[in-house]
Amino acid sequence: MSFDNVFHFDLTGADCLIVGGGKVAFRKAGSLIAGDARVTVVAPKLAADFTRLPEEGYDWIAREFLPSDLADRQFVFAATDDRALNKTIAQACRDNRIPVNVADSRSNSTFIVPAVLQKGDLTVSVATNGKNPGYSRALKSYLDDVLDDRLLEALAVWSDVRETVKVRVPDQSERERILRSVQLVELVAALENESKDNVYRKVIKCLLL
Ligand SMILES: C[C@@]1(CC(=O)O)c2cc3[nH]c(cc4nc(cc5[nH]c(cc(n2)[C@H]1CCC(=O)O)[C@@](C)(CC(=O)O)[C@@H]5CCC(=O)O)C(CC(=O)O)=C4CCC(=O)O)c(CCC(=O)O)c3CC(=O)O
Ligand SMILES: NC(=O)C1=CN([C@@H]2O[C@H](COP(=O)(O)OP(=O)(O)OC[C@H]3O[C@@H](n4cnc5c(N)ncnc54)[C@H](O)[C@@H]3O)[C@@H](O)[C@H]2O)C=CC1
Repeated sequence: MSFDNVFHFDLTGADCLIVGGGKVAFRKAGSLIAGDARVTVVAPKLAADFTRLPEEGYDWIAREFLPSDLADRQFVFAATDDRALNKTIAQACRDNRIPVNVADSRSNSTFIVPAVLQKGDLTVSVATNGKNPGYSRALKSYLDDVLDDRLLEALAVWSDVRETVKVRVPDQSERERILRSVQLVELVAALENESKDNVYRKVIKCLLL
């Protein structure tokens, strides 16, 4: 078992169930709501943290979990403090081919949640194959400190260049050859001294003339 396949999902409108209303459920709910998922939380009680989430961001079913809660869910998060129940939920999800994340067991999970650093269009996700979430959190924070704004500007310039090349170069293999010649290190160095617009113009001139 290894969690080394990574997909970046668009969760807009996805029907997600979180079982449990503690601090782990709160953290998972926060990122799902930020991703515009349809979030349902089933738990007899919610931790005070939940008042920090927008009320309209999730539905709360104020009772213990019932197997029927799994119907039509696209993603399930088993985040109760009851290990046996989390395991039962995981098995039911596997039986129904619903992807499931289990807060207290990587081996019962079919997917795990990484630490995510989000800056504009750039997403950096860090995971440790489920072995050390504290390390994932720490590395995310480290990368947040060292990730220079120039790298984000370089992404913006490179994306604009790519759009232009897509319009101007009809041949796919030629487009690929041109775009592969863009050098990130050179872009970052150029952005030290010049505006994004200037760097964009120079790159286009250099690539397409
Ligand atoms: C397998 C996984 C399943 C999953 O939840 O998806 C999992 C499992 C477990 N976590 C445990 C503990 C803690 N988890 C955190 C925090 C985070 N945990 C997250 C992910 C994952 N946790 C997945 C692996 C990701 C990877 O591969 O690295 C993060 C990255 C994402 C998120 O949850 O949103 C988020 C940081 C987000 C951020 O800050 O950005 C902290 C708090 C902290 O460090 O501050 C602690 C306490 C300190 C410690 O134990 O280290 C325990 C033991 C529980 C116990 O002792 O009973 C288990 C169960 C086990 O180990 O079996
Ligand atoms: N994956 C992760 O990132 C982490 C996982 N954990 C693990 O996750 C578990 C949950 O952690 P916390 O949120 O801190 O616990 P918590 O004790 O704050 O919350 C547990 C929640 O489960 C609910 N619950 C209990 N039985 C239920 C049932 N039958 N139906 C519905 N809801 C039920 C409770 O009402 C409560 O809201 C812990 O047992 C721990 O092992 C802990 C820290 C981080």
